[in-house]
Amino acid sequence: MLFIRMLRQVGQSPACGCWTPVLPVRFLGISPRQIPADANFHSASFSDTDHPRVLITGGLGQLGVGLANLLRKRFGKDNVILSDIRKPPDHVFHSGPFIYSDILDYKNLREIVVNNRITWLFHYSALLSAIGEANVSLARAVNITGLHNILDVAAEHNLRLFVPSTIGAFGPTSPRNPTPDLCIQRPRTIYGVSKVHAELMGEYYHYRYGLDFRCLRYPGIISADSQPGGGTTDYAVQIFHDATKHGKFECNLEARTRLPMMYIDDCLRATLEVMEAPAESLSMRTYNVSAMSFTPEELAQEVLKHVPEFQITYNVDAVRQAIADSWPMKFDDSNARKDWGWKHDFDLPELVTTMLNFHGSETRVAQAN
Ligand SMILES: NC(=O)c1ccc[n+]([C@@H]2O[C@H](COP(=O)([O-])OP(=O)(O)OC[C@H]3O[C@@H](n4cnc5c(N)ncnc54)[C@H](O)[C@@H]3O)[C@@H](O)[C@H]2O)c1
Ligand SMILES: C[C@@H](O)[C@H](N)C(=O)O
Repeated sequence: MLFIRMLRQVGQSPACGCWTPVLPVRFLGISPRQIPADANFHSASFSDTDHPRVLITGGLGQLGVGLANLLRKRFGKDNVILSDIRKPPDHVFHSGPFIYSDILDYKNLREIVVNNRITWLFHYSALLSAIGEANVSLARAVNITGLHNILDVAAEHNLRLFVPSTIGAFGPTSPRNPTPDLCIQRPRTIYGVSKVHAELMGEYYHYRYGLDFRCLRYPGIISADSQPGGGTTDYAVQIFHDATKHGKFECNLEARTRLPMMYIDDCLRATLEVMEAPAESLSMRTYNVSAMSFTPEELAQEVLKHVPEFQITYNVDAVRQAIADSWPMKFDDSNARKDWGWKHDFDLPELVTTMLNFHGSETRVAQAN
């Protein structure tokens, strides 16, 4: 698609039907190292002493606002633009630059990248696993067609690109305990299929066009101040709301369903660390990252230590259970640890204490008002 788009842009004369050979050399299969020093790209140049100019797509979901906060602390508020197709809440709108961006609209994406001199792109827009199964054609459009637009705009403007993948990129025929970086990947959800596609396309653009593509496979992410957007691991977020508000929780996965999980602070730090890692330290472009692995039963036991009256019951959702049963139980992230020094901070006890403290204080504030 990129190639076709470039050809359209650079001009086939409708009158003579002939091609004008003015494609940037990058797109003609020449290694980036062969590009002349005075090559005139239309992307802004970015040196190590500058701060990157960052765009986050799909930024109003569970992870984007937290990522924007982290990156703004590091690179300055005005250098990080959050975008989505939804209207931002007041506190997000007033916390830094926000812009409308639909990843299915290539021209809109390009305009944003050019007008804001973007150099780094974090591509968070997606439909997650459970909601993707409920709307396959939309998931296919957003997760696959949208990704193509992102890859094209990133390659065209020489951006460093981060695309998250997931434990959901593996399937029932993958080794599940532990799941290594390189093994068979035959997921059975549209979400998983689109994420394997993203991994492969990103790596292809890296080797073919020199795109600086970086990708982490996240476990289920647990956050206190943002809601998950329709995934299979959502129970591990909802349990804390319900434990502090009602003292009980109805879980939609079976008690013994083991999945890899991570606290949001670890996830966002891993994301920044892999983006800042020197290219020579990356032996791969797609890495598993992991922190802990637990079942609903084990999570409930840990909650019980803090909320003695807490009760968990089970009302299994067949779609989510089938998805969870096909996913890794434990992630092998030894390559991330070896190559760029990945190390998680939060294990299950710290996670539970942090989440309950957050929700406990929220509940106390609500009761006092
Ligand atoms: N949250 C997790 O547990 C988890 C785990 C693994 C990977 N990931 C990946 O991390 C990324 C962020 O996850 P999240 O949990 O914040 O997702 P989310 O579902 O909460 O948010 C996704 C956002 O994408 C936006 N979006 C949908 N269609 C769009 C379009 N056409 N153009 C622009 N934006 C659009 C939505 O409005 C939404 O705000 C996703 O790519 C997801 O696959 C998340
Ligand atoms: C695991 C992850 O990709 C997401 N939380 C989901 O369950 O779909």
